Amino acid sequence: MLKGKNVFGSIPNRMTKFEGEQYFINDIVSIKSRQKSKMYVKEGKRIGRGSFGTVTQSYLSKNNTEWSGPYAIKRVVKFPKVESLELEILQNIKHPNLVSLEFFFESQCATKDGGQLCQKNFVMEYIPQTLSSEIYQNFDNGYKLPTKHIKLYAFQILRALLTLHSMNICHGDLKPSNILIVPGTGIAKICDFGSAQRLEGNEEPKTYFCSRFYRAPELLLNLKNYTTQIDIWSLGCIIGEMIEGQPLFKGDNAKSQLDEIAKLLGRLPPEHESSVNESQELKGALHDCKFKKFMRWFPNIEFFDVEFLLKVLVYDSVKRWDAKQLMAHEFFDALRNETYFLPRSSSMPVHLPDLFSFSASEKKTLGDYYNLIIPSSD
Ligand SMILES: Nc1ncnc2c1ncn2[C@@H]1O[C@H](COP(=O)(O)OP(=O)(O)OP(=O)(O)O)[C@@H](O)[C@H]1O
Repeated sequence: MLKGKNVFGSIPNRMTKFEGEQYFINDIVSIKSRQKSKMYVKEGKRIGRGSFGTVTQSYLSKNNTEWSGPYAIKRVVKFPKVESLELEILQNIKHPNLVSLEFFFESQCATKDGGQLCQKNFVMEYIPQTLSSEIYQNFDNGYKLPTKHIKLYAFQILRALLTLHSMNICHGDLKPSNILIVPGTGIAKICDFGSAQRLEGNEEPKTYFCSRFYRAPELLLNLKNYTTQIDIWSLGCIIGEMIEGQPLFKGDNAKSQLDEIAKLLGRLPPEHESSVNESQELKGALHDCKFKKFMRWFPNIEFFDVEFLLKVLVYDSVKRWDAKQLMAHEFFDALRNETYFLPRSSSMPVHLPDLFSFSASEKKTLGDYYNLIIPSSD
């Protein structure tokens, strides 16, 4: 087992003390070289404290004089005999829209009752902004998030989901604070795979996870046969939040969360929907009715944008569009047809990030959708 030791000898109690700590790690694994080495770690300010761990801005050094970083170190408790999907994802999936892991180490800390706790430490690239701060800094200053930014971030989240979902992995906790934004570039990366699940095999699906405002109806109803489409619902809520500057559905508990959703989507179960299959006319009328409701709810967005949201915020997870279908939607034509965007608090337009240079495995997953998603060459 790898052991984290304080430079001054004793093992720090990291459950209570974080700020400004420096210590030495005997075995830190570089993800790039897969080699172990010795390093000093200097932990600075705490940038996140979630339900499962803490994240601190940190620096690394081989010699205690030259420091590299900043990095973000996420520390979580390591449970014996539990395989970490979070580590597996961070170690093995390299993707432009997933936060990248640079190093990994294990450490121990003393508990209050004199015992020892084993911890996993993920040393990730540090990205100073989140989609949450991006949304609220705009709205707090009286600005809306520009439509192009909304599309830019939504497309990249979908691109990351395309890869995770092709492996039958759901992220399970998509929300604005788990989307990191590289300042000045428009690049968005998903972080926090602590709630991720591989939805296959005989594993019992988790029943309580995902922050309430972003929980899909099937999770609020405690259904166990949910799919990776729960992340698409969360994305719909995130897009709504980017448009409105506040969470789209704000319930206090599962029931009131469903009530909030019903204000936009109508009551669940939609008894009329079963009869809709028999009548195209009725189906059309229902669509018009929903369309009008969405138009009233989001008065400042365009026709195609409403059409897009109607494909995402769907009760029935089978009818909810998947990542590749959504990436091909007209909603993203603005990204296919344009080259520049204006980052927040900048007066100079910059190139949009490279959104369409798909890897071989992404192309394979996209299949026929590939040609619909990439910008046309004429
Ligand atoms: N690489 C990073 N760079 C900068 N900030 C980060 C990074 N990774 C995580 N954070 C910030 O720290 C917060 C907490 O991290 P993370 O979500 O992984 O921990 P968690 O314990 O699962 O939190 P939660 O319960 O809130 O989901 C994130 O929401 C994000 O704002």
